[in-house]
Amino acid sequence: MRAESLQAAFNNSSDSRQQKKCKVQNVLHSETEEKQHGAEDKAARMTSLQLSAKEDMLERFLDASARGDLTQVSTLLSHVPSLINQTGYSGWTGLMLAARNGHYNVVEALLSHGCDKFSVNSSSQTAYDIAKFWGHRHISNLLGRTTDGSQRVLPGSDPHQQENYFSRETLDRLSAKRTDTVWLEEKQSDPDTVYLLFSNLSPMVCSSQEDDNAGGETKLCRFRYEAVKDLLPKPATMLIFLGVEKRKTPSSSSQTVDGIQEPPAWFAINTDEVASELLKRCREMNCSFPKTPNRDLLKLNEEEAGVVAQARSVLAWHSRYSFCPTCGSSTKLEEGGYKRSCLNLDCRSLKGVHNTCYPRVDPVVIMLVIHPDGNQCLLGRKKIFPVGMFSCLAGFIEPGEAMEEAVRREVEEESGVKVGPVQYVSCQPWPMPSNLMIGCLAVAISTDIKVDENEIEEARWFPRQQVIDSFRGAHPALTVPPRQTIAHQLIRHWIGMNSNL
Ligand SMILES: NC(=O)C1=CN([C@@H]2O[C@H](COP(=O)(O)OP(=O)(O)OC[C@H]3O[C@@H](n4cnc5c(N)ncnc54)[C@H](OP(=O)(O)O)[C@@H]3O)[C@@H](O)[C@H]2O)C=CC1
Ligand SMILES: [Mg+2]
Ligand SMILES: [Mg+2]
Ligand SMILES: [Mg+2]
Ligand SMILES: [Zn+2]
Repeated sequence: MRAESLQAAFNNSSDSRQQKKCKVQNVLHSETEEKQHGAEDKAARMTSLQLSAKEDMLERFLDASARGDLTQVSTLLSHVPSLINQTGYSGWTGLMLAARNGHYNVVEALLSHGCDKFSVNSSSQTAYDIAKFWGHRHISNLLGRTTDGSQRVLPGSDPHQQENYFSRETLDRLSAKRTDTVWLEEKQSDPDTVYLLFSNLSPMVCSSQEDDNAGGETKLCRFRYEAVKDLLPKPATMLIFLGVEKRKTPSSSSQTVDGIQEPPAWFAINTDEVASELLKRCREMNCSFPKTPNRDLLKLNEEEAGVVAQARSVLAWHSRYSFCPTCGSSTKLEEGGYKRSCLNLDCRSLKGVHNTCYPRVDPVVIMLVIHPDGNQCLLGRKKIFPVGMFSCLAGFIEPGEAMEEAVRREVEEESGVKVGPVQYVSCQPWPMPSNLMIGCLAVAISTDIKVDENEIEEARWFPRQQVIDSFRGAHPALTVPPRQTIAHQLIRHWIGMNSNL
């Protein structure tokens, strides 16, 4: 019974569960055909689960949350408080299930017990996303409330701004330490320090599956000082201080400052040693230096992707700026790898404000252009895209250009469509090599398409339903870019499908 009502939180359409229909109807609100799509297979898997006593308790808690049974939720929590953030099928917490089914009082109670409202399910949705999608505004308002008063200071701000792949900051960059050469040197030889090895700007990773086309996750290979110390003095080695871990990890050998353990520091090394030799340093199986970063770096988890975005962009800058861009002299690495200073003491780059000494970031606007009727969006494809894939238009911001103007110019250049209002949504560091993708929604004020064939092979208006179908894999003629791209997230943002994707 309980498993059934839990399944019902995901799905409202199974004929095979007719006898449970009454309960299902109690749990769920009436829904559109569209929202009912495909979860019977999940249900089948669920009923085959063998629940241990512990799992049974969790099951009862999730079930009560999904049904809105506040009394049972409270009783179970008073016996086993740790249930509050535990997850069931597909990473759903009690809070998510209560939010899904519109049970305001349960959501309120879970929050008052200190529930983590920012945890995400396996589709990266928070309880807030789920409540918003299913139209429970009173619940999304409750979940969206901030306690730090930021909404009072910034009225209208979205407390749940989209976090894009490559943008998670796992490390504290500790930029003030970059000039502390004594501290940096101590950290280099600290046994807790973590080193990442890059060859040709690709990090060494180990993959969980032999066939790396099978979509398995890859992990960064982490090294200790002893394993890489021979590389450090070599002239071709590039060493970048990335920061220290944000969360302290207890270790016996960490150095201490006033008795407080310092968290491990992280460095990135790029070396010109032969890649096959470097791979021998790792004891893990299936290690490699990915050859196609655009594809392979998207297999890292969010934490590691954030570190790679930082490391790769800085390393790419060093590899492209060996000499001073102002006078052509040699340069030296400073500030933990965050500065290159010209060795020519007369060089202009050493006087006044100069941006040639610091790693560069190239801002790119990327925009989903919406048809004036609000129900179609403009997507384009480049020749190099896989067959059937369409994406948002994008382009580099030019010097002296505002973000909104860059959106209007690039859209008109590439598609011939004129754009009026532009709204910023979220951004994404894109370390190929060092772009900052600035994601916007834009409203078209003209609709005729004339593509710039140098950049775009085809651009088209796609109806909202067709885009929704393609997210579900139900539209063979259109595929959107993978979820790790901000292009994907912008399209998803527009169709409002924060749930059930
Ligand atoms: N994360 C995501 O979702 C997406 C990321 N992107 C990234 O955005 C970037 C830009 O997109 P794209 O449509 O190609 O951009 P544009 O529409 O501006 O077209 C690229 C053109 O810009 C030139 N160019 C290259 N670098 C710069 C620069 N720093 N400033 C000005 N012009 C430059 C290129 O010239 P030349 O031919 O001479 O090199 C090329 O002709 C790409 O690097 C792409 O990887 C794009 C779409 C999705
Ligand atoms: Mg362009
Ligand atoms: Mg472009
Ligand atoms: Mg351009
Ligand atoms: Zn110079």
